[in-house]
Amino acid sequence: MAFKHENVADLYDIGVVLGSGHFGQVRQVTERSTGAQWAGKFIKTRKSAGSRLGVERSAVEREVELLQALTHPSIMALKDVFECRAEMVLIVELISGGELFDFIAAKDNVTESEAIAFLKQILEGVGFMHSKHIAHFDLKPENIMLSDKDAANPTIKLIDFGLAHQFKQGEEYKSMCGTPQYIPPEVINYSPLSTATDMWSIGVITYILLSGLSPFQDNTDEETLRNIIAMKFEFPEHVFSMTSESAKDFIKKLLVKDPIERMTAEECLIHQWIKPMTRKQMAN
Ligand SMILES: COc1cc(-c2ccc3ncc(-c4cccc([C@@H](O)NCCN(C)C)c4)n3n2)ccc1O
Repeated sequence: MAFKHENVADLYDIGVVLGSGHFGQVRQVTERSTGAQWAGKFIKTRKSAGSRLGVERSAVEREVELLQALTHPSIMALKDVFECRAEMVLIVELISGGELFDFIAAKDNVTESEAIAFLKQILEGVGFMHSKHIAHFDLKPENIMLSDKDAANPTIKLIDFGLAHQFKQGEEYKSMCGTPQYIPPEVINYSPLSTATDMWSIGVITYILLSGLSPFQDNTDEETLRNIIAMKFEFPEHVFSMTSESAKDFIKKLLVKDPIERMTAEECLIHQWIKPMTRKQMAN
């Protein structure tokens, strides 16, 4: 998708700021020609190679390239890209149900069937991403949004592919990025990463969905990272007493130190907790 060099404000009414992060600002925008509502991610790019402010233009081009390859119901859709002087704007679908993080926070805890319904969608989206050898590298409840939180079965949308990477055949890729409580040991050890890195994050997200607790989080990032390296996590009885053994087995098969031993998204989707056997299958 070529970057349009028109002024985004000529085609869209720029609305309120929805949120901001390492990536820049996300604003609600209205397409003048149709009245349709979208979200615009406004990214300040670096004015010069030496500058510390703003984002490298090449990083934004990479993100756009990845998003163009990712057309899936569980991944936010990219509609248009603009570049004007030192700003790039990605026009993406508007997601109005807020973050999964807030949905969990608003409830004491999520039931296992609600968690399974969310996880099936997350795993479908992540499995699709991984089938194209793309890893997200920043999966966390804040980057999983809901299309309509009041719907009976909210649809999830994965956002923020600013740290994502597409692996080339045989390539070794290392990075120290991510959010401490969701990153696996291989990121901390600066070992080669893979799509399995995302699967560890899904294990942490599942633990949080079912308990409201974060398995490795401690008082400081340093202590959190130490807990991850030591594989120091447990299922406290006062929170997990009503949680099924198969749910805990699902989490244990993702919070595995060796990335090769971790379940893939495909394996998760046929795990007993996510896809229980039918009575007929049990009978066989
Ligand atoms: C295209 O890249 C991004 C899109 C978006 C995105 C796309 C559609 C969309 N509809 C509504 C919102 C939205 C609404 C409230 C807050 C935010 C965001 O600032 N918080 C979510 C991510 N957070 C952890 C940075 C985003 N978004 N955010 C967020 C981060 C991105 O890097």
